[in-house]
Amino acid sequence: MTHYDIALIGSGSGNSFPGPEFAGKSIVYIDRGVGPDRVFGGTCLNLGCIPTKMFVHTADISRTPADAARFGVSETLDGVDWPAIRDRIFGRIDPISAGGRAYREDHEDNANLTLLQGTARFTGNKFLTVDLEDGGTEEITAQTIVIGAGSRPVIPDVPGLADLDPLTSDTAMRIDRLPRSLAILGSGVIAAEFAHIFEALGVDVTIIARSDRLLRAADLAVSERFTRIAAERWRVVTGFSAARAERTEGGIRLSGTCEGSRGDGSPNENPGGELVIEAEELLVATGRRPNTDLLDAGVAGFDLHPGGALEVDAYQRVLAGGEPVEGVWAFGDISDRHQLKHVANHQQRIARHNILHPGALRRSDTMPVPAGIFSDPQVAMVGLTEEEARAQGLEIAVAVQDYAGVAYGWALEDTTSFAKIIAEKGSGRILGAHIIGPEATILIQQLIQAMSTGQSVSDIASTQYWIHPALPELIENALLQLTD
Ligand SMILES: Cc1cc2nc3c(=O)[nH]c(=O)nc-3n(C[C@H](O)[C@H](O)[C@H](O)COP(=O)(O)OP(=O)(O)OC[C@H]3O[C@@H](n4cnc5c(N)ncnc54)[C@H](O)[C@@H]3O)c2cc1C
Ligand SMILES: NC(=O)c1ccc[n+]([C@@H]2O[C@H](COP(=O)([O-])OP(=O)(O)OC[C@H]3O[C@@H](n4cnc5c(N)ncnc54)[C@H](O)[C@@H]3O)[C@@H](O)[C@H]2O)c1
Repeated sequence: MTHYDIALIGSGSGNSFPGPEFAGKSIVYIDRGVGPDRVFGGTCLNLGCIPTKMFVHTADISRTPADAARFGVSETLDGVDWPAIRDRIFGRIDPISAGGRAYREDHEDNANLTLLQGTARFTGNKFLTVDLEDGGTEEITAQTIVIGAGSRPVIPDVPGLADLDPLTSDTAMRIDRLPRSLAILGSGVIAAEFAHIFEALGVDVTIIARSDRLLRAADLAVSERFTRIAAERWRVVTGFSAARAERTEGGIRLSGTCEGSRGDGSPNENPGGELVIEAEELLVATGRRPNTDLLDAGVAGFDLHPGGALEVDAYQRVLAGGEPVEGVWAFGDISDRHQLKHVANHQQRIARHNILHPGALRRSDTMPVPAGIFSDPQVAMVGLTEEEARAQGLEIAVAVQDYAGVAYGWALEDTTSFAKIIAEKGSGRILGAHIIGPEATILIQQLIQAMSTGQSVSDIASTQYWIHPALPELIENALLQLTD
């Protein structure tokens, strides 16, 4: 049994934890690695945010010829070189991952730190066993335990599905060649982003939703608009219940029943009837589960959400029996329903501050959580949806501003995009904002700032110049609707 001052689990957001402030402390840093190659640096860098957005930008470029004719410009797409795209992206990412690991392993900055590659599991609330990657185990105790152990893709319990070893976001970006066709099970964020990436690069995409629309967690109007646009570009199946999956000679076959759209453009004459979906490959994008099972978090007696996440308080202290466990902290996907990198980063900084300054604890829950979806179109959101605000009985005013109604929207020839802002009547407090369309993830930032700093509609609508004819006039016009 080796004792350390601090045990740190997970090299994603956790990799920002060690630093000179802990120079006098002994740290054991345990990381299992992510993806099939168990690489260092966590999900965002290796399998998540960063590579997907590099692929999304490439997909956006690949899509321009298809859109150019509307502007009187004739362009053709001569082809896409998948190995070149893939290797450019991972040729940039993989050395960062390897360099990050080497830095923690060898650099004098980390003289007080022992890096173990393996899987940590709790044998008590301050006791860990590490199953090392190269065999063997280490028994550890630590005064402070910091958990940033993340999440991993879920494969739903559909007969045959796990056996056919479908693609997930862990593997889809590194395939050897593009399939001719791809079925995507799930219709949330990962499905929307990967559908855009693969279709733009020439793959015939079918996206399969359990419910009647895509991006169900978004504001209803956004989700409905996204579903309508998606159906023009991908084969969109809705109301599908998967019953079994199998590999065929040419690819995969997914069988089930279909209550909604069968994806063939015509009304479903037989709701609830059987539907067989065939494609060369299948990507499963049905959510991610926190890695608490790998940690044996239950053995430590920690409280768990029904979805498996660790319960933490607003200071990022892990709870057991509803009370904070002395010296055990967690952040990111292991303990938060949002599963977003900016949330994981923020919570890591809060936990770090609180460990260093036990007499001046900070809360992590003081700001609304925004999210962006980098599909085509983009979607961005912060705060309450209109449905949530109404369900809470709030007195609200809602402004919807089409891109087509502002000058830059004319330049874009836009016909489908809009921003919605929800404000409290009387106070003008902004309760939520939802944007679907070009640069949505950038346009929403000003509203995130207003909500985070407590600025009302009138504080920002008429108290500044809005550059004409730039796209933020979309936000200005939506806000002006709320000041009338
Ligand atoms: C395809 C995809 C795209 C995404 N895009 C975005 C985006 O655009 N924007 C955004 O905000 N978010 C995005 N996300 C979500 C984001 O990647 C995660 O929210 C974030 O990376 C979580 O960070 P984390 O530190 O909690 O966990 P991770 O980065 O997953 O790190 C957890 C670490 O813990 C290790 N570990 C797990 N169990 C153990 C154990 N028992 N012992 C030792 N080590 C262990 C893992 O190996 C891993 O290194 C995306 C996710 C995916 C999958
Ligand atoms: N741009 C971003 O910020 C970004 C991008 C990718 C991923 N992420 C994060 O990763 C997380 C995981 O993404 P995701 O798309 O896998 O999850 P998600 O929660 O966004 O979507 C899951 C989808 O799977 C469906 N589903 C669940 N169980 C199913 C089943 N048994 N059969 C059929 N369908 C089923 C759901 O109805 C939903 O459509 C997200 O919560 C998100 O926070 C963020």
